[in-house]
Amino acid sequence: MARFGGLIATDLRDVTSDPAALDSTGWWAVAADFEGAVVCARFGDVRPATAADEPAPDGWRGPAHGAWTSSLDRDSYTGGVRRIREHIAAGDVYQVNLCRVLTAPLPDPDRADVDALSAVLARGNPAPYAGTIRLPGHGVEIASASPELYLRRDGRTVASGPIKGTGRTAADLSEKDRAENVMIVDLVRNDLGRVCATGTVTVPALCAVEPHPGLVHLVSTVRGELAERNEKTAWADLLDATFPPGSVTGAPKSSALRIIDELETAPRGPYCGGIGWVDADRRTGELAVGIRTFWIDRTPPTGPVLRFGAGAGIIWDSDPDREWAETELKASRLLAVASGLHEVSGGER
Ligand SMILES: C=C(O[C@@H]1C=C(C(=O)O)C=C[C@H]1O)C(=O)O
Repeated sequence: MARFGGLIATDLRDVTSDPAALDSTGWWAVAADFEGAVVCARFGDVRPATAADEPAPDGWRGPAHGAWTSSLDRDSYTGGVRRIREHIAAGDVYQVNLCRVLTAPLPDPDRADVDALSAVLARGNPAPYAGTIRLPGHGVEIASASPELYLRRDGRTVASGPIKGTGRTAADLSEKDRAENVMIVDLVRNDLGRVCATGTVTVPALCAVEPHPGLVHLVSTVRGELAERNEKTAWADLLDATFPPGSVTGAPKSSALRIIDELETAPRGPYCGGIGWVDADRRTGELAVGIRTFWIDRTPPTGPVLRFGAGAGIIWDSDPDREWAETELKASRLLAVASGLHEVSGGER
């Protein structure tokens, strides 16, 4: 099953790794790993979810708060930030998004339903691009609370909403955050320019301040009109031109990817990939950047584990300790919500 934007999708019909399917017919859930593996799943029954579709409230039991381990600990992460600054000084790159993957064992395999986790997240950390994909037979069990639009398509019109710049409050945001954002907007314009008609790529919003639960972000919007030659193969061409999303790689993208490969020690998986839905009949769709996203990994030899990623954009002005703190800020509330520790209080966003 899958859920996105108030819809629930059941009656699984087809599963394929070929994104060309997204330009055929039917309604598809899409999960693309940062490393490039794509699962597209076509569902036969897609309708607005009602109260009767709520997952069983006891379907989720999260890891204990102290059970999480990080692929990069504080020393390795801050060491990575210093190494990226050396690469910037050497002229290799302008910005790199350095991430870590957190892992915790799931305490009760019978209460490990990502749909029930999504319901918990919807209460404790509502997000504009939240969604669930639960296809255990295909290795996909994702509950996302993503605040970030990777790609939206409506006919020929495509848009992306790169986020860069994070603070506890708007007063924390500085020129450094704007600089990070503008670099990535340049990259996204260039990526979309590869599939859009000449002269159609615009930036209708640059560095808008958006509040999200527990933090604020700077969000830009980049929009364009698909070139005629790309219309029939829109999704395959869009993914080809823009994946992985610029906001979670860095600029220039190819150098940033090389440095990520050098410094990160765990695959990102669905984290930082593309997660969402495509309605091939209506030529619409919406994929989130897979941040603020949990996924279950049942690959042996360990028992089922829950994973979650957190990262930050590193530029020349970055301070290693502050970047580590940013990853903590991004993770702490969501980990607490998934552990059942976060009380939703009236006045809090
Ligand atoms: C990588 C993450 O965040 C990315 C980096 C951001 C930043 O540097 O401000 C903001 C949103 C994301 O594109 C994450 O949240 O894990």
